[in-house]
Amino acid sequence: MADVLFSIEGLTIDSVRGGVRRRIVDDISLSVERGELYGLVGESGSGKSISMMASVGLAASGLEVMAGSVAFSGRALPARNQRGLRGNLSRGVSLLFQNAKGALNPFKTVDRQVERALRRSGRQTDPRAEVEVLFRVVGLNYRDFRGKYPHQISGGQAQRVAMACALATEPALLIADEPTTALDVTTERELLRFLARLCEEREMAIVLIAHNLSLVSEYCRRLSIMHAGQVVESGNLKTIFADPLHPYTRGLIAAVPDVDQPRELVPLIGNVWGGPEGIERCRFSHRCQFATPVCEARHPPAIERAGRAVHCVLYEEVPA
Ligand SMILES: Nc1ncnc2c1ncn2[C@@H]1O[C@H](COP(=O)(O)OP(=O)(O)OP(=O)(O)O)[C@@H](O)[C@H]1O
Repeated sequence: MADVLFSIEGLTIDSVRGGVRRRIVDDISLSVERGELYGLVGESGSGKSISMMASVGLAASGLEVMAGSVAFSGRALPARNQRGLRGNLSRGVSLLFQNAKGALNPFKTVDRQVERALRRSGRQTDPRAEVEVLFRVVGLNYRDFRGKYPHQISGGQAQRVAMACALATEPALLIADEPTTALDVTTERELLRFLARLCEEREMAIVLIAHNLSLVSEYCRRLSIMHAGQVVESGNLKTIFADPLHPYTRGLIAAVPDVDQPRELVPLIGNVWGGPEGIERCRFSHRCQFATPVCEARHPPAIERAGRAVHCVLYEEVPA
């Protein structure tokens, strides 16, 4: 049986701005197993970041969690209880964002920042000695970096320092939100390989948030695909790549270049948040060539099909 570490069930979030309410995350669910690298993929603005932030109790102002629950290490809490989630998850979960250079304190040396993260973690260790160990874990030579300020190191090195800070609490789950966006392709691959190795060696689960499907496909075993605040398909990556079911997944995969079998790429038309607002519907319907009036009336629940869950009326059983 799967050893589930973290799961989200029915998370629903509204944005409320100037008195206008908008549903921006619509009933999403996913579950992450201990020690796995899980991908959360979708075009920019599809709601990946706010979903993950709200699931750890960090919904930003202007956002209202309407429904759903989050379970971590067997303990479930309603997602509306953001303070409770923060309290429950802050010890077991770490976060890693893009542009670490901007996130690190420019006035403190990088070794001091890692040391501070260790002290804050409350673990009974010798922070000074442990800093050296953490630098080694993230592939940096402590002696080369001791006393350096963030502006004196490269973007890739800064991302590794941020990772050392994130690992200081020995988290069971790391949420990595587009951690390689600001990096060149070589450094990006290097870091992702490193994250994949961390999962294996430390039994740490990682949720890798990305808009680049081809990137995720190299490192994750399972993934969820989001479009306009809805999960459209989730499950085993190889199965999904070999036989994508949801029209959006098909579109995303058709837009990924394949060096072994070059073919014409088919761009997805329309934008994520187009189409009618304020009604319950499949939010891909305005971009979907298979859309029927049913798609404009509801978002189908997850349908188990060939080892994955897909939300699309195309796969609903035709009633007898
Ligand atoms: N604090 C907020 N208040 C209101 N709306 C917000 C807030 N934060 C984000 N949004 C809106 O929620 C939607 C989803 O944003 P989110 O940042 O989660 O997308 P994303 O999929 O992570 O995109 P990206 O890959 O560009 O980071 C966007 O339409 C965004 O404008």
